[in-house]
Amino acid sequence: MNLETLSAIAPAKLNLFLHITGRRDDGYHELETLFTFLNYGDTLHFKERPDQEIVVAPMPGVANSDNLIYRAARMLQQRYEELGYAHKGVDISIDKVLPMGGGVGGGSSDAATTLLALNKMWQQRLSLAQLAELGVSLGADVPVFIHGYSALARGIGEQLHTVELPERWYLVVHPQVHISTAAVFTHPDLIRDSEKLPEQWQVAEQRNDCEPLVKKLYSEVEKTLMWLLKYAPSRMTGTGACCFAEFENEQAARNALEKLPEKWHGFIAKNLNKSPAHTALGLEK
Ligand SMILES: C[C@@](CO)(OP(=O)(O)O)[C@H](O)COP(=O)(O)OP(=O)(O)OC[C@H]1O[C@@H](n2ccc(N)nc2=O)[C@H](O)[C@@H]1O
Ligand SMILES: Nc1ncnc2c1ncn2[C@@H]1O[C@H](COP(=O)(O)OP(=O)(O)O)[C@@H](O)[C@H]1O
Repeated sequence: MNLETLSAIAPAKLNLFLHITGRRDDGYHELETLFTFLNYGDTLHFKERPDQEIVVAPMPGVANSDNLIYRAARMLQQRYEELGYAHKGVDISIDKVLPMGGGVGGGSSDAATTLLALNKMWQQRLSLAQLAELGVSLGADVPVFIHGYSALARGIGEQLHTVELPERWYLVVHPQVHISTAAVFTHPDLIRDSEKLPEQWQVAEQRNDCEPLVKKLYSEVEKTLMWLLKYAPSRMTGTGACCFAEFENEQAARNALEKLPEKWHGFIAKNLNKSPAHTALGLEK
């Protein structure tokens, strides 16, 4: 029996800006944020099993039942069962490179690539919109990874407006602190009353509303942002801790990376408007 296998990237994302404009009754915040993907991320490997089991390789620090890869696979399998569609079991392993809780969407991206890959392995019975609707309960960031194109996002991050961004190179630095997204969003000092963007949002002032609070709580993040400023304008992505600086070309980004203090982890990457997960899985826009 030839068991199907496939591999796909779970790319990092950057929030090129992140404005928080309000808070819903359920506690989630209304955002206006600009997402783009990077050509750098985890790699997930999927191998069909002859039985109906979902088996995910152990991930240090994350219980299997909490692993967003396992949760995504089980969620899709249950939906296929509800709809009476055939599906198989799968062994999933992962080459993890994205820092956890880093603001680059590692867990959400893993979940999204799992949904996209298994939907493809199981004869693509669900649409991208249906996968996004499933995925949002795993994380507010999952829909943009399912959408698979740079986007201006509103709502909690699920109302997506596709945008075309220029190609840039980024130095992304992780100052080795783990920041809980929930802890930032539930903090009393978080800015959560920013004005909504104007129609011409491209020329409006852009920032990350989580930065002032996170810089105050984590001095390493403030030091990272200050260090990056020596080379290019710097900003934090998501709720942090990762920060990034934008460069016109790879050499400029590489020059800065070579000077990065040993205590911090960094990588350079190019932004991609089309998610490399969609490219790897042959999903046409
Ligand atoms: C902040 C953003 C920006 O892209 O990214 P990260 O910094 O996590 O990468 C996302 O909105 C995060 O999405 P995600 O990481 O999936 O967060 P979730 O697991 O959905 O939510 C974790 C917790 O953050 C809070 N939360 C999240 C999103 C949102 N729009 N409002 C919120 O208040 C809620 O308290 C929620 O319980
Ligand atoms: N496959 C996974 N990869 C990364 N984190 C995961 C995974 N499954 C569950 N998690 C949990 O989700 C949390 C947030 O994940 P992540 O999306 O990487 O944060 P962020 O969106 O801030 O980058 C992690 O701290 C981890 O405890």
